[in-house]
Amino acid sequence: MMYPVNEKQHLTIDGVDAVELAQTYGTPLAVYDVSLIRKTMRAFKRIFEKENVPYVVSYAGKAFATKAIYQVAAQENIHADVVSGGELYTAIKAGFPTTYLSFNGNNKSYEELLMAVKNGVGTIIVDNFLELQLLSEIAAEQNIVQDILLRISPGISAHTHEFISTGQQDSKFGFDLQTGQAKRAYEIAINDVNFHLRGLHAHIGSQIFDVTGFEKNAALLADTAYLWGWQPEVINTGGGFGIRYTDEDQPLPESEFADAIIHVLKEKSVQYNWQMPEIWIEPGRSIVGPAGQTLYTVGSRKDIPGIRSYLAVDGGMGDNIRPALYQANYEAILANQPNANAEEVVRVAGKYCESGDVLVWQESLPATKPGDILSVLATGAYGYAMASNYNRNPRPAVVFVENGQHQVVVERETFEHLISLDQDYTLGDK
Ligand SMILES: Cc1ncc(COP(=O)(O)O)c(C=O)c1O
Ligand SMILES: N[C@@H](CCCC[NH3+])C(=O)O
Repeated sequence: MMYPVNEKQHLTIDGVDAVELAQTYGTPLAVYDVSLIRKTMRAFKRIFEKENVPYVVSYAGKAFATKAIYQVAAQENIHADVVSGGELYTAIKAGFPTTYLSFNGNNKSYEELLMAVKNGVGTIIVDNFLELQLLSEIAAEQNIVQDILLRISPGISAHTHEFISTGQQDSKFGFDLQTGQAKRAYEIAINDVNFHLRGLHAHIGSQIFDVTGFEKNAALLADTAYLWGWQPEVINTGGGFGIRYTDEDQPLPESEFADAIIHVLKEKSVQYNWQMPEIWIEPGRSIVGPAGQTLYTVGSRKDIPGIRSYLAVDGGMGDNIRPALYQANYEAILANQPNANAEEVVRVAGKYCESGDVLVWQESLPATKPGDILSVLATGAYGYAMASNYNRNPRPAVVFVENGQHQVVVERETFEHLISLDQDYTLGDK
């Protein structure tokens, strides 16, 4: 693959020199190509508009939740899904229209639900019986009728890593369908004057490459509602559309996933003589994943003859835990000469005190030297979002790039930030 470069042969990201970004803002640095984010958001919308069906594209903020990304989503007039008080707070502070928010999660607290209701969150995706009760009480106290969807655990296994598969029956998410819990939840919700039950939701998992699971999911939700004698206004089939991290991944274009869901629900609407329900999808990874990359500075190396070479960089599992957590694979390129010929195979390791602190398990790279800038590609989803301060490393800065311009959207943490909540211990012997 040939990567975009400038006259210095440096990698460019939406027209900006990646090496200059590293020099300006330091490394590790999370960089997002906002033009690509907008393109993907628009592509999702276009599929539904072309098919002339009612729809909602809701960006799953869990993939990367910062004020700036909610602002881009708002500019593109799409919805967003939040899964915690913190994500909700971020979206509110970003000025995101709360009626365009949905709220997922398997253990939302009373305080979180109250915050959502008070701030006018459009749709709450109710996951369990306790939530039905708490939310009903809150809606009554606040004197509103809350729009809700019910999250169903559909019993569909997606072919993906077990830790990111959520649709199987043995899952902590949603009302179980097989054992009648979903039906019971439906009866409670439909008869509760504090709720307007708009539809059903089921998410089968993440990083999925074939359409079958989505088709089954859409059909199951429609069949379930029909069986209950009810015509839902909304069918939400979640997110989970797979992206390319390495050549092992062969993603379908986003249009194929959405088309498959649309096709099934059009058929079901005819079969059941329904008005076409609104089709909701909640893509996270596919919107921000490919648009993000992380820049690192190359440091030490260790060559074990006949075994392996480790190339260490100045970040690691604190800014991208996915290789350690899911054995995830990534590609890395040398930002100062991305199109140079490969000369060696290395494992890219981080600086954390863990053997599993790996960023790229195996990569062919040109010869590198300390100070070179390495870019790990497609880190935009669940990279910065899952960052930690392990080993008391500050989290990276985040930069947005668009049409040759760049802007910091999250400042780099400092050592001062790291101890800002620490208190001196004063109870011990003086
Ligand atoms: C309910 C729900 N919606 C949407 C998503 C987003 O998934 P993805 O980032 O794979 O599109 C997730 C995460 O898997 C989820 O749990
Ligand atoms: N964090 C996961 C996805 C989790 C999806 C949660 N529903 C990942 O990095 O792939």
